[in-house]
Amino acid sequence: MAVATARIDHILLSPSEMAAADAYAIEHGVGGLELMERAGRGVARIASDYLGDPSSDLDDVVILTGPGNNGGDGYVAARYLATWGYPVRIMSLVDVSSLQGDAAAMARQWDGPVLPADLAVLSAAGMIIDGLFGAGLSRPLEGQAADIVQAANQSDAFRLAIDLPSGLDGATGQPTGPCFHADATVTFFLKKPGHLIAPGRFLCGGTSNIHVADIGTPASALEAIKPVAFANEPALWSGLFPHAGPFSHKYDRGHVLVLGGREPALGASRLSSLAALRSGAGLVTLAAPAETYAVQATALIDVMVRKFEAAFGFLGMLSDPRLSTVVLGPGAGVGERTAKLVEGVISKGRKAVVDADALTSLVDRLDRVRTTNKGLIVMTPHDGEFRRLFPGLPLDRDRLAAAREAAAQTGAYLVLKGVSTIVAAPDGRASVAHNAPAWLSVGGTGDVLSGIIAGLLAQGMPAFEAASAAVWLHGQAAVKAGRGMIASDLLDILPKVLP
Ligand SMILES: NC(=O)C1=CN([C@@H]2O[C@H](COP(=O)(O)OP(=O)(O)OC[C@H]3O[C@@H](n4cnc5c(N)ncnc54)[C@H](OP(=O)(O)O)[C@@H]3O)[C@@H](O)[C@H]2O)[C@H](O)CC1
Ligand SMILES: [K+]
Repeated sequence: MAVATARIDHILLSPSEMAAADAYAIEHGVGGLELMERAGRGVARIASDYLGDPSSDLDDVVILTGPGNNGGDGYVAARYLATWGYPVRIMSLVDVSSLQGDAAAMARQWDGPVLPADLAVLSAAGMIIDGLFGAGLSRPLEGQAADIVQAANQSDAFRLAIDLPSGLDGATGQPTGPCFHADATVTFFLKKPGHLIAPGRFLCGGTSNIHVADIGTPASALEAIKPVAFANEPALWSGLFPHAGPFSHKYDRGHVLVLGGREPALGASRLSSLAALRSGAGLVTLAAPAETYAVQATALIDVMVRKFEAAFGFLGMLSDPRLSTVVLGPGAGVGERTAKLVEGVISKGRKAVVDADALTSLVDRLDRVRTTNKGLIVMTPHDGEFRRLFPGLPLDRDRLAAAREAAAQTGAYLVLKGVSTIVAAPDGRASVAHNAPAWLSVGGTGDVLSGIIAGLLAQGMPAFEAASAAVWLHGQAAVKAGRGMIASDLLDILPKVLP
């Protein structure tokens, strides 16, 4: 990957990868003090944007500093803000004489007030800047650190976190215990997964309040780090998004087969079928169980409907090699019958999007998926389905690791749906979505997502990018639809958000 010249701002680095990037910068001539100087100046600049022009009636800016370099950044920010005319005080969790290295050097350059930890001061502050702990957090906050953070959270001050809110795990987005609740966060070079994975995103102040300051880390640091986590944004996948050329034929744009559901979920497979068409598939066929055929054929105009009686009838449709991509799940019924259909599809080397009932049918049968798969599988579980399928994986502690491990174990692409949907590839790559509004979680939206994924796969888009693009488009369509949206609204809006 030519990371030195490509766009990189969707790349996410874990705290340990960020430490490697710092070390690389220092080896390549950007000194540690210089990195810290730029980091602190970046924090001060963003703080001043939120504060507005300095004036005599501004309440104090209190900068909390801890034992490490996060505190060092706080001293630099204090120096800039004071120079620009803001009323600034440092409140240090530790004895300043215990600071080491760059942080000690920056503390020596600060000649303003340094207060010991005093909770009363916090309640009178206009802004509290959190430089207690950042990427070096190694355990939950307790004692005085926990008390300060809790007092800060209760104050009316604007809360700005340096790098990460203290107490937040930058790798997972999970608070480790008491955690600073930031209104905004300033991080450096690139974001971390914990900035985007909920609840981390909200503890950082929400996507639009997470700022990245350039501190001079060379992009070439990424060549050695080989990042594998990405914010799910168009920069990740737009280069591989399928666009119909002037001479393209409907068969060039892929043919999706959707397994039709049964009562009471007949509409689910219709939603998937129409979403596949809306995302650009050339043709979509809905395979309807015989007793549903008349209803489905009447309800659908743009989608072809074919009747089948038994499993072999459905699998027999795959003798047409153009049916490259199959959606299994919505309303299919849970049990061995559906598991056999999944197995049949993947043994024929098709691309399969496996959702809902089809996923639940694979509980305790995942071994069969691994052994029969000759094609490509995208599984789209929500938390309940994920827990049933992968009971041993650490979903609550680390969603990113859980999704990656599930993908590695099964060889499937995982779309772990939620507030920050994660797409994980068997090779370790993962994307984290951050654009879905709260109102997207309503019945039928998962069926639309499965259809978009299938539509993009059928057009030949590689699976990691196809699943990531589908998740982003789905979120973006919901943003455009607004509150009160229902799943079928997404179908009409989808064309307006396609790249
Ligand atoms: N490119 C960049 O991102 C840059 C980041 N910078 C800033 O540096 C910090 C990371 O600095 P670091 O010194 O590694 O770590 P911290 O400041 O977060 O804190 C480490 C110290 O805190 C102790 N610690 C950790 N957890 C706790 C806790 N729960 N309670 C008490 N003490 C804790 C830790 O002790 P150990 O026992 O674990 O060793 C350390 O003493 C990064 O976030 C940025 O803000 C640079 O300024 C420039 C480049
Ligand atoms: K912090």
